[in-house]
Amino acid sequence: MPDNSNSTPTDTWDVVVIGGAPPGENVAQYATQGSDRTAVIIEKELVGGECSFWACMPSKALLRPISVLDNARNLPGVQSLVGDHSLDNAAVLRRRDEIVHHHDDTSQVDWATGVGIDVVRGHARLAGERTVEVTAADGSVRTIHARLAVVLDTGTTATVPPIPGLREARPWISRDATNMHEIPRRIAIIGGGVVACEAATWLAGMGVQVTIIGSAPKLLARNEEFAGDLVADNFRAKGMTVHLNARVDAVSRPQVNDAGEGLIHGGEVTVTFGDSSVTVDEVLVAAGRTPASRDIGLETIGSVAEAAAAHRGFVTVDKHFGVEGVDGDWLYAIGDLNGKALLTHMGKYQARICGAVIAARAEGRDVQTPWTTDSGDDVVPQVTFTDPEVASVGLTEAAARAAGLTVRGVEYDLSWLAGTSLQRDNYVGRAKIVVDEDTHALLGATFVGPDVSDLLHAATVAIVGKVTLEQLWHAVPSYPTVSEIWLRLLETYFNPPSS
Ligand SMILES: Cc1cc2nc3c(=O)[nH]c(=O)nc-3n(C[C@H](O)[C@H](O)[C@H](O)COP(=O)(O)OP(=O)(O)OC[C@H]3O[C@@H](n4cnc5c(N)ncnc54)[C@H](O)[C@@H]3O)c2cc1C
Ligand SMILES: NC(=O)c1ccc[n+]([C@@H]2O[C@H](COP(=O)([O-])OP(=O)(O)OC[C@H]3O[C@@H](n4cnc5c(N)ncnc54)[C@H](O)[C@@H]3O)[C@@H](O)[C@H]2O)c1
Repeated sequence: MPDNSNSTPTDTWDVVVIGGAPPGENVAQYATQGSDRTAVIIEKELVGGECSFWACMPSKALLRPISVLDNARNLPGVQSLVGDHSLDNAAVLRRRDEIVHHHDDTSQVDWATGVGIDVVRGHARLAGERTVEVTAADGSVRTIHARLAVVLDTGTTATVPPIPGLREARPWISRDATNMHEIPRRIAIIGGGVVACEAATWLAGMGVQVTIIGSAPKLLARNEEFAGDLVADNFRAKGMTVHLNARVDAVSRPQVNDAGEGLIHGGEVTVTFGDSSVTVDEVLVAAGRTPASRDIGLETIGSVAEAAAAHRGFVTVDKHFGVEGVDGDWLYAIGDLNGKALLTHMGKYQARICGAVIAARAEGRDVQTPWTTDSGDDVVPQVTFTDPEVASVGLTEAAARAAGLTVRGVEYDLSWLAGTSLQRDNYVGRAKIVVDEDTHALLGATFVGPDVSDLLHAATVAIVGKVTLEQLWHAVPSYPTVSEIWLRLLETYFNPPSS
């Protein structure tokens, strides 16, 4: 890690942010921009956080060549150029390394200092109201004070479930998979969620023999059921082995040699589940995330630590991201740490609100504006960059029914569109909208197929804007784009349009 933190002559700032991921950067910026307020970000690893160096960015860098090759293999005229060639794995890893700036955060620190935000390196812990203690790498401890606010943005770490032998086997976690330097010949992935499915996509795409062992009945189980089915079908067609409803009983690795992140951590590993077992060269744990709330001094602030413990470690917040149970409007929690939506773009959305609230409170303005209140609706867009991609927003039909809403789900096969037939051969995909039958507004949408990710924002806009299907009827998609899925879904819903 380069020592490029700026020298900070003061020990008091208006706003102190613990954790320098994009939400932390955004909250510092929004709380101070256009004012003479000061802010500092305290970061123990790299400014840019998990997303920039170990999560979103490297994973998407690894996935992109796989989707390009898959499209090329299914497009006559281009197909013959790529033939049966596999990926140039070394080049893929080199590009990934460039995208994560070889784990050098200089450009992110330069951005922060460029907009007037200071950066302090070290592990921060709350030490009472508006007070933070920072332990630097050399063990020295510095006390920092916040005039206005402390914002917690410490994120999450990979969960390693208490499976006998698993921890001792030194399994890969997501950081190893996204930053792999050695490519195992065979891998077992424990988990069937987003991390498991994206990692399976790039590992298989790079020639690894992949076995997925997930405890849920479907892959990507938080989505509409057809999403997990289409992904599992394609995984199996590509030669992966997918076990669902499977409980891992034990993991055994006689030779452990953890040589570092992204390197194979030892000899062969055997994973036992039910009556089955698989022996592989590496095991990747992708079984969810644990909030980084244990070692940040929450116990020094009233009953916040107890409240977090009651919520699996997540720090509960109000609609302005103030930590619940803390008087004086000075402590906030954004990003993964509050458990509302474990996604970078949602953490940044929370940061924009939280920063504006801190600014409004500092200036004695009303905090209740159109910009400063969490919508409270479940409008969380997410793209899972698997093969095929899964893009979803809002409620699934099952979730809407469970919430007591009267809904209708409408589905359509994406391969029936002129737009997808032009994109490539062998297009397999499906879309679904969930419609509130009382208001005719959209509550949820899911698109599964190659390159569907950019279809999602139209659905997000429609849901946030509470646009009715009758209004959407007049939003005409261009021919022959994949956006014509909207027309087909509306036709299926109205079938035929009523007068
Ligand atoms: C493999 C993978 C791929 C993903 N892909 C996507 C994607 O494509 N799109 C998407 O939206 N989301 C994705 N996510 C989720 C996304 O990475 C997280 O939602 C996001 O990183 C959360 O941001 P955050 O600010 O809450 O925390 P983090 O990014 O975890 O950052 C927390 C920061 O706080 C620092 N910190 C922690 N404790 C302290 C302390 N005590 N003192 C000082 N510093 C501290 C950490 O070092 C870290 O830099 C992915 C996650 C994984 C695991
Ligand atoms: N493209 C993206 O937006 C993206 C990509 C990666 C991660 N993320 C975010 O990161 C978060 C974490 O992802 P994740 O995949 O680790 O968690 P997850 O909660 O999405 O999935 C965890 C999966 O592991 C399974 N599981 C749990 N314990 C298990 C066990 N003992 N044996 C077998 N299976 C087990 C669960 O059934 C579940 O399917 C997600 O909430 C997601 O929002 C987002």
